[in-house]
This record gives sequence, structure tokens and C-alpha cells, in this order.
Amino acid sequence: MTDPQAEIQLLRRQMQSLMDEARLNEKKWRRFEQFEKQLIATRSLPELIRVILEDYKTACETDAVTLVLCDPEREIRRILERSQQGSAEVPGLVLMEKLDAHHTKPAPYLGPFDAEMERAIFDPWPTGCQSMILLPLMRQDELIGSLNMASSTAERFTADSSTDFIERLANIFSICLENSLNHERLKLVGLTDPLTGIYNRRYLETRCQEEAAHVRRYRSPLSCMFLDIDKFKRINDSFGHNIGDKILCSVTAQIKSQLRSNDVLARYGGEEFVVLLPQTGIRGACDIAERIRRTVAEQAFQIGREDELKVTISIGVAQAPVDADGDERTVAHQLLAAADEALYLAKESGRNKVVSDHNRPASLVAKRSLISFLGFNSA
Ligand SMILES: Nc1nc2c(ncn2[C@@H]2O[C@H](COP(=O)(O)OP(=O)(O)OP(=O)(O)O)[C@@H](O)[C@H]2O)c(=O)[nH]1
Repeated sequence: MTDPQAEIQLLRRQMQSLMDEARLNEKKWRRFEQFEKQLIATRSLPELIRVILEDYKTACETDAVTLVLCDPEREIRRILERSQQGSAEVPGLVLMEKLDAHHTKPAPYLGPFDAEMERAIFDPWPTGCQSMILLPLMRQDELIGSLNMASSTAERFTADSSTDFIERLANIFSICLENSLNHERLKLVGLTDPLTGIYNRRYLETRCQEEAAHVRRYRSPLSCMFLDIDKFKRINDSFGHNIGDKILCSVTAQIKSQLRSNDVLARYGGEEFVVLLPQTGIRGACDIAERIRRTVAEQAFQIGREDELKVTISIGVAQAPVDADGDERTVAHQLLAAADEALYLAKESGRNKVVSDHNRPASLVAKRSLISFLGFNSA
């Protein structure tokens, strides 16, 4: 016969333990709910990645969180580069052009931490980890990456741990990732030129103000180039607009080939391009401009089977004064105007030239001033 008192005690303990578990689950649920709201509220891809790698790591009190994303077209890389001054580096983010089946599995993995096997997905490398979880990120039945966590406690992630909350979170993250990629794509359509694929004037003007603000804040040099294809009308008239378009794309590629990843190239209009060169003074900018001028002039464009066409460009270069007065709008406007003015002088002095606002031919400056004073249009 059992002792009724002992039985009651046992039932009480069981009840207490169930209530403790329920309280813990409720706390966990609230934490996840809070975190889901935070994910959904993110407004850009870099912010979404930061929330999962930093805020989530803090919230779930684990030793390491990393994110592997499949980026076959290097689209995510380019979005990050655009928003982080040319660098796609984010601690904890691993971009793979092709997912490695060894590290990304279609079902969650929970268990012991395998240091050798996981070197590729835990970057930076966490020391002293005992257990880990790899959660596949799926979108429309396709594996797009994995969310990975490691802990210094062996019991934190074991094969029999419940994964309901975290799998739900991984699903929400995958949806947010798709949404923010679509948002970035839409944004890009409005900011790029459909023919050449480079930025358009709208983007350039906004970016120029951002860079001008940087100059004012950090006193870092910023230069700008205006580039214009010489006698382009003649090319269109002689060979047709289709060939003209091909030349525009080809010149774009030639200019791009001479730039660094954090330089900003935009089509300003027609056959006119602008390059912003952050962290670059006038001498450096003139060297790059000269390299571009030479590269384009040396290139022969193939037209049809036999004909070849040589194209030249003129370039005006200017640097924003590091101690400029006025707000960033004014500084940006003055910088673009100074480079445009230098381009005018390059055209006037014979084309296929680089002119900077530091080496302007004095006679042409006087002529330009007279033209503006008389109110004529300077064609
Ligand atoms: N094919 C093509 N031509 C364009 C495009 N946008 C502008 N153009 C042409 O670019 C030419 C620009 O001519 P102009 O402004 O007279 O200048 P230019 O002939 O290059 O002479 P300079 O600049 O003085 O050396 C015009 O014929 C425009 O029609 C485009 O998207 N495609």
C-alpha cells in the first residue's frame, strides 16, 4: 500500500516541474516572438543580417552564430558592397557561390561540435565549443543556406532537443531574406541605367551628397570625374543608334576596368559618365583619368566583320575642398560643377584630354567666363 502523503508530495513535485517548464517555455516563446517582430521590422538586407548575427546571438545567449547564404550570382555580395563602402565583409556571414552539401543539409543537425568539419561555416572560429545546431534555410523547396549556432555547453544542442521555436525562426528569416532581396532589386531598378547597368544620375547625386558629408566629417579627400565620349553624334549618324549603344556599353566596361570597387560609376545622361572617387586626391584622380583615357583610345571597336572604330573620351577632374563651407548639398553641387567645367575645358582644348580644375588652361578659363558673363550657352 502506498503512503498517500508521499504520493501527494510526488504529484506536487511533478506539478511544480511542469509549471516551471511551462513558465520557461512561455518566457522562451516571448523572447522568440519579440525577435520575430524585430526581424520583420528590418528595412534592409544589411540590417537583417546584423539582427540575426548580433541581436539574435545576444538574445539566445549562445557562443557563436553564423549564417551561410548561397549567393550564386554574387547579388548579396554586391548589395553589401554598395551599402558598406565597397566591402561585403560581415563577421559571421559566409557567402558561398555553391552550397556545400557537407555543411548544408536539408534537415536540422544537432549534436557534438566537429571542429574539423565546421571550419568553413564558423568564421570567425569559436574556441571551446562542444555542441552545435545547423538549421537549413529553405525558400520554395530550395535550400538557400543555413543558420548555425555553437555552444561551449555539450548539453545545449543535442539530438533530442526540441527545435520547434528555432525552425519557425529560420522560416521567418528565410521569408524576410527573400523580401529584402526583392526590395533591394526594386530599389536598384530605380537607381540604375537600363542600357549600361551602372548607376543613374539620381543615384549619383544622392551618393555624391553622402560622400560630401564624409569629406566634411572626416576631412577625407573626394574627387570626381566627368567623362564624355568625343563626337558621339557622328558615330550615331554614321553607324546607327544600335552601334552607338554598343559603344556606350563597351566604354562603360573600359571605364569600370580601371576603377576600384568603392569608386562610384554612373551614367549622367546621353554619352556622359561621372565617377566619384572616395579617399582620392586630385593627383590620384588625374592618374586614374589618364589611364581611362588611354585605355579607351587604344581600344578598337569591331563593327561588322571588317570595320574597326576608334573612340576617344574627354575627362574633367575636380576635388572637393576638405575644408569647404556650406552643407553637403552645396559641396556636392560645387564638386560636380567643377568637374563639368573641367570637362568643358578638355573639349575646348582639343578633346581626348584630361583636364583638372588644378591644371586648367588659363586662356580657356577666361573664354568660359566671358561666355557665361554674356549668357551664351557653351556648346
Ligand atoms: N546610341 C545612343 N546615342 C545616344 C544616347 N544618348 C544620347 N545619345 C546621342 O549622343 C549624341 C551626343 O551628341 P552631342 O551632345 O552633340 O556631343 P558629341 O557629338 O559627342 O560632341 P562632343 O561631346 O562635343 O565631342 C547625340 O547624337 C545623342 O543622340 C543613347 O542612349 N544611345
